[in-house]
Amino acid sequence: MTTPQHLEDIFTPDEDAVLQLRGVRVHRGGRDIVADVDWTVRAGERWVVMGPNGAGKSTLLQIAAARLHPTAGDVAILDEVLGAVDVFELRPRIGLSSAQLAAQVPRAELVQDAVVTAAYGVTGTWRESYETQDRMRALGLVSAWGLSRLAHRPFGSLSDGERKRVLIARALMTDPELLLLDEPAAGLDLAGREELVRQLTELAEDEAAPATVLVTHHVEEVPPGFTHALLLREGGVVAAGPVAEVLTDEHLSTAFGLALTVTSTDGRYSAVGA
Ligand SMILES: Nc1ncnc2c1ncn2[C@@H]1O[C@H](COP(=O)(O)OP(=O)(O)OP(=O)(O)O)[C@@H](O)[C@H]1O
Repeated sequence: MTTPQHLEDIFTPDEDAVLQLRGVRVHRGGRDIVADVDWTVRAGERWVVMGPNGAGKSTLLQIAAARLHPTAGDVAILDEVLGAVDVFELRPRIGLSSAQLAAQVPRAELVQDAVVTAAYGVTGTWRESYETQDRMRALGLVSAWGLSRLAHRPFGSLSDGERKRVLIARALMTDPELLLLDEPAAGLDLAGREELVRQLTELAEDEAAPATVLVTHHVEEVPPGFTHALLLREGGVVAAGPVAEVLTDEHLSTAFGLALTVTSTDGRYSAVGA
């Protein structure tokens, strides 16, 4: 029996895939800013996405967050195929932290409210009434991310590092099945970065934590316990797979267009010009 054409065309993701992209292309400003990307994130995996400025990392994350539809190709997120799902039902299942989102949080919003509003998929409290259970979960996350003493401070009064932690707590508010963190360590000082790497390492080691994708520019920010890496350059994939196989001199040099020497000690990476 032959399968009707319209059924053959339906994208069926792998059974254990949390996120799957097949032949994904994004065309903007007369060029492909993401070009023919195949990528699968499976349950339990922790991925870092790296590449130089303009490589397409944030664009890819926007697709993974069901906030951008590609020009071509197939995308499955949490068993739902983009284009055949109500994204407003899908988005609460995905935790997202990004600079774009930070810019949407009102400066006067209290830290505990900036976290709890994720339960309604909004960035500022208005007339919603939050259940005690939501309030308790928000306070638990605020505490887990070392923010208890800041719970009643306006979001706009926080340091960069504190804001980044609020956004991660917020991203976890809906108990997401997929967690996407776009450059959470950008702009942090050395102590702030190390504290964040420590907390992300704990998250990576927590078996109950969702599949996670972390976008970063620096190998120094890769938390031990992250299992896989995707390297991008000019919208295309340079390498993808287990961290130790991807974060090599050869692949990083190709991705960044510069001869680099990579070292790793106790799961922490560093890279310098060769
Ligand atoms: N609407 C658009 N029109 C034209 N070009 C765009 C548009 N949106 C993004 N781009 C370009 O696509 C490329 C990829 O952007 P993207 O933000 O995904 O890169 P990135 O890897 O996250 O970069 P960075 O590390 O600097 O944050 C960039 O060159 C950007 O200028």
